[in-house]
Amino acid sequence: MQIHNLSDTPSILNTFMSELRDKTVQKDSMRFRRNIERIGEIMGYELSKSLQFNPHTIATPLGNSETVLHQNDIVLCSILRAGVPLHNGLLNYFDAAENAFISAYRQHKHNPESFEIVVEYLACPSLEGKTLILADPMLATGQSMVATYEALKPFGTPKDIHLVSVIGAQEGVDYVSKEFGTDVKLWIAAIDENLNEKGYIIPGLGDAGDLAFGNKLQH
Ligand SMILES: O=P(O)(O)OC[C@H]1O[C@H](OP(=O)(O)OP(=O)(O)O)[C@H](O)[C@@H]1O
Ligand SMILES: O=c1cc[nH]c(=O)[nH]1
Ligand SMILES: [Mg+2]
Repeated sequence: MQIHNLSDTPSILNTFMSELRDKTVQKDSMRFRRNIERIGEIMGYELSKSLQFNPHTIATPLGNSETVLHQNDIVLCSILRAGVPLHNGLLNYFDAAENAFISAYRQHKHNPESFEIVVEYLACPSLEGKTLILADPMLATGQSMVATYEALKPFGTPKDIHLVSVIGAQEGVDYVSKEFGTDVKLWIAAIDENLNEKGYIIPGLGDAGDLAFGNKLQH
């Protein structure tokens, strides 16, 4: 897997990341969602540089302008719930993309420290020969990303795959690196050192789904 960690180069992204992590700023859930969306826009721009481009001629009112435009048929798939604002950010730039949604949540059956990933809802177009962008802001253990990819396999073989995340734990990044092929690209805004015993990224930002959409009752 090829890892593109956007925090390697300081940029305006650091401002959005600081606000996402800041427990005071987080109280404004609209700003939280919008910052994830803005990061989705930045990720879309960055990953667009690795798409395939063909020459095009555009007729202006005064002549012809030569350019190159990307040729990829993009399917944007995000993992509910926290993936929704990241999805929106990517869709703001890839406005012709097809869309897939999947629910993958942590089910705590016996105690708060052990969970399994449950996939219940999946709506997806054909992925055959297309560019799949799989988006989830949090890459903690990496299990949701891998379970999602397994669930998508019956929909066809994508030509190329991009994983988009906001914060990952090193352990989760290592896990997805092992599970996905060497051609797969990961676009991420930060890789933190640790996971705690409940599978939360430390320092991370807390629970992205709850911060974006409010607390939920555990199953
Ligand atoms: O890498 P993993 O260990 O699988 O964890 C990451 C998952 O946890 C979060 O979802 P969560 O289960 O909190 O659902 P939510 O978005 O509905 O809050 C997050 O959005 C990922 O989907
Ligand atoms: O730190 C984490 C881990 C998983 N999901 C989150 O929302 N945050
Ligand atoms: Mg959550």
